[in-house]
Amino acid sequence: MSASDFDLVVLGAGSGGIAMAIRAARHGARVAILEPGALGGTCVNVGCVPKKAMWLAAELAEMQQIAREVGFSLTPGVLDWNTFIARRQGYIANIHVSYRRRFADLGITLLHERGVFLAPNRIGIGDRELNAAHVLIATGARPQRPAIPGGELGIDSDGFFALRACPKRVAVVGSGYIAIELAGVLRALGAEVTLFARGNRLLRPFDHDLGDTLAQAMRERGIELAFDSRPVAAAKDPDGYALSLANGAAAPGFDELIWAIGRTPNAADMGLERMGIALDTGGHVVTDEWQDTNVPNVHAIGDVTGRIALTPVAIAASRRLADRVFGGQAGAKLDYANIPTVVFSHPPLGTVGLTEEAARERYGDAVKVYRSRFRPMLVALAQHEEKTLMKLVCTGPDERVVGVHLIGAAADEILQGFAVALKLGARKADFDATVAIHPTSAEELVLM
Ligand SMILES: Cc1cc2nc3c(=O)[nH]c(=O)nc-3n(C[C@H](O)[C@H](O)[C@H](O)COP(=O)(O)OP(=O)(O)OC[C@H]3O[C@@H](n4cnc5c(N)ncnc54)[C@H](O)[C@@H]3O)c2cc1C
Ligand SMILES: NC(=O)c1ccc[n+]([C@@H]2O[C@H](COP(=O)([O-])OP(=O)(O)OC[C@H]3O[C@@H](n4cnc5c(N)ncnc54)[C@H](O)[C@@H]3O)[C@@H](O)[C@H]2O)c1
Repeated sequence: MSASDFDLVVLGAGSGGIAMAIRAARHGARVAILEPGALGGTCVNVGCVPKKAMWLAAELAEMQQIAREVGFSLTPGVLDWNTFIARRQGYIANIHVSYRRRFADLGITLLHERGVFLAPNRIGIGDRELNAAHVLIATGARPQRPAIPGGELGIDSDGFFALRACPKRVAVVGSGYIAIELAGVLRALGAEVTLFARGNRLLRPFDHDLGDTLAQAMRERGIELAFDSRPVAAAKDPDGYALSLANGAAAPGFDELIWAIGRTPNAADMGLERMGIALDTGGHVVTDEWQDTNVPNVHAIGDVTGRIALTPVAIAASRRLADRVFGGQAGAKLDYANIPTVVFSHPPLGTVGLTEEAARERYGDAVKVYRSRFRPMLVALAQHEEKTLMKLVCTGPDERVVGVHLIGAAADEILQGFAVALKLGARKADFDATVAIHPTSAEELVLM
């Protein structure tokens, strides 16, 4: 076995691993990065990027419908999936090329291998081993299947991205990010969709007004929402997939079954237990506020840690870790508070800060909520009834804004700037003092 020496060995070239490798190399570290799969990990290959592409196609489908309603003489077209997917995969291939180029420019060693710990500072890959002053575990997560009869049937989000045609009748199980996003895309592209939620609300951790407004919008688009409907078994017969639900009901006759019930960390069979690296009960690598594990010089980032599972979070945490370990910035670490996030539903929704429910629990009667419900101009022109909702959650006598919650067209693009305001500690009076941009939806946030 031959050994090579590096300042940093990164396990996983996903969002977190790549960001850490690049930043560390910029600080002058000798870096190797291991990736047995496609460069870019989940986000680039089976997550954010292909998902956003499908969402854009779905938006175009909706826009054609609206264009027809406001007077354009057009018949909404049907998407040729193969043409669109060729474009989507071409976009992804360009990202792969740009990563390779950046690795080459920075002298980062890329090895298409899976890494396993031999010692805390020694990583085995096939018949070689790498010595590393520091190791980053950035191995991400994968779709979870339910431990029920038939749980292996159907597909998950990875399988969704492998589809080459729109299935006709689809059952989507789950009511989190992925279930909502895939259900919305499939409906807009022509599928009949039933979403099975085990509880009585969509997106349970989000502000309840968002989940409730979204449920109405999904129903108006023809998505059937089956609440209190937890599958206890799945089967496939000549009629298609069938679900048996905990409430005693049966749901037969689906051409496709999609599980979107959460993700499992990739932390098994890598020698972590042998190294004494602490895992939580869900199998995530436990880290402190510095992204350090309990074993010196072994760090972990991103979905494998069970912290907020978003690409920009993995990237931001990685860059700060690299700045601290290799860039001499002793205090660099990610502040996990007030991280904005968007669900690419139809219409999209975005949120930053505390939900009304969490704010009331924390601040009681000091909470004041401002809401604006309105029909954006295009919705009104199309004579639809769908309302956009914008909500500010404020607290204290100076009405500090502690939560911004939006659902409606362009919510995905509007939120980022307001997340800056919230991070800076803006008060309602600061919003009021800002002159509106007219006519937009965003102006409602400074006119409440
Ligand atoms: C369908 C879907 C849509 C999403 N949409 C969004 C979105 O719109 N916005 C957003 O912010 N986030 C989104 N996410 C979440 C986002 O993709 C993840 O939070 C992000 O990819 C996590 O990055 P990571 O570096 O932790 O892991 P990953 O990106 O999963 O990368 C981990 C990599 O490690 C590799 N690996 C595993 N084991 C080993 C080993 N032993 N040795 C070496 N390599 C190994 C894997 O092959 C993988 O490539 C989405 C996720 C999904 C599934
Ligand atoms: N737009 C984005 O930024 C985006 C998009 C997709 C995913 N993500 C990230 O990826 C993570 C994973 O997404 P996800 O949708 O898989 O997880 P999630 O945690 O958002 O939702 C999981 C859903 O599955 C349900 N569920 C869990 N076990 C179940 C069971 N046995 N039977 C029925 N339902 C069950 C839960 O009630 C929940 O509704 C997200 O938390 C998010 O951080 C982000």
